[in-house]
Amino acid sequence: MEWFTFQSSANKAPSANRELFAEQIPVQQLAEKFGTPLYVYSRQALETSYNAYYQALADRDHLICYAVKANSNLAVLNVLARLGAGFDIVSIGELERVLAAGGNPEKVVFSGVAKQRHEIRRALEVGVHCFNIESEQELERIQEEAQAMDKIARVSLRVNPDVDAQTHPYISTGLKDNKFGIDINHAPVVYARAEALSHIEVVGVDCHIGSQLTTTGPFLDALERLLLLMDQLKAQGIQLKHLDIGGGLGVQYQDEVVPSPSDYLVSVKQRLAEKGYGDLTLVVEPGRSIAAQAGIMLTRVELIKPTEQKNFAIVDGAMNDLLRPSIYSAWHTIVNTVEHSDVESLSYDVVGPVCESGDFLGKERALAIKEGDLLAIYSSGAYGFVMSSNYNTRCRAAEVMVDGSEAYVIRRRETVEEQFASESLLP
Ligand SMILES: Cc1ncc(COP(=O)(O)O)c(C=O)c1O
Ligand SMILES: N[C@@H](CCCC[NH3+])C(=O)O
Repeated sequence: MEWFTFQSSANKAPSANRELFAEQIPVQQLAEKFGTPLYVYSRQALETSYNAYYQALADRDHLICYAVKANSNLAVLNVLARLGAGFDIVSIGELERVLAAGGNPEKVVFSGVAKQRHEIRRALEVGVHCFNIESEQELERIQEEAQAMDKIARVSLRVNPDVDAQTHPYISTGLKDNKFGIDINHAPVVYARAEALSHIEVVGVDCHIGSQLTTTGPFLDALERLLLLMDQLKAQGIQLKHLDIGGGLGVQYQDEVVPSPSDYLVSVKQRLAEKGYGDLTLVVEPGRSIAAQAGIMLTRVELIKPTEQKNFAIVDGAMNDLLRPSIYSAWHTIVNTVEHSDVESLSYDVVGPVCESGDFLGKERALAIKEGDLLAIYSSGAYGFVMSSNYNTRCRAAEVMVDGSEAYVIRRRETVEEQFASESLLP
């Protein structure tokens, strides 16, 4: 967490040693100014993680399509668009976000298992790079819409290679019993059909086996299966322009040792060169590995509640703000943003005020805290705010982007009135 560091504070309280900074700003200042719970992102962190992909791919034809779902705030998309990023989208809402943030539609790949007709039409209208097709039914639907609009739809088939991504079952997508993609064994037939359709242009092959992968093994296994398919397609006379290997590279939430984009992509590039596919455009769709470490969530300790069994630290952020611990039992490191020298470290379950026993941000965490302290939940830049909800009529958090010594509100805190605005009473 290079961009979130403990430093000595200029106005430190007598009992406090160091405090957490986001780039050059003490996070306490941000919490005081913008309230909590608060998402804080570092622009430099975002740029650095994007550039790690760019550096790894700069020596060949490539397209980095940031997976919008990971963090779709317009300012985040804009920072990446300015660096030249493309985008991986799964809905027309995400496409409109990309356009509003200044992204180039020609660098957009449209994924998703059931694109609706109106979504297909809009994507054709703005001219996306390609559709990642996930079934024969979807292929026929896209042909119909393209024909009606007198456009050619560029397509890439997302194949399901039946590879175990060795990640949480909810975020594993490349096994035969997952809903994603076209069975790789059946793909040649679907390619032949696509080639025969009047308003379809086959441009690539695509695969995304899951998220939060911490080793390259499953990626490389999937690649081998893709290479066999590509050889077969070549023999069928089908020329592909690109290979899209999806996203999925993990990040360090706790003590995982994860490969860097370059560790991973060096092996992919080498294997492609060996097999004579060095000239194909290599497309990647990273989400988490770009955004996760660029964000933290700040939350304040409301009450400390000791019970016979354990101590609860009840904070003002909850499962509606950061869902990952509740649904995946995901670990996010939690720190006190001020280091106290006069507070005993105890084990706490850090829980929110939502009426669910599954409402927790961390369990059995050693923390030296007191009421009113500000905690930081690390690695919250991806799949954090985007998965938040209004459960318990809680207002969604604000989001702030720090750039050096400046902080910008990139989403103001929601109000209860805004929540009511789209509802109405019966006459
Ligand atoms: C098709 C597709 N591409 C890319 C991603 C981004 O994955 P990650 O955030 O793990 O890089 C996802 C999400 O898992 C996805 O479903
Ligand atoms: N929401 C998941 C990732 C899903 C990836 C989308 N295919 C997470 O928080 O880890």
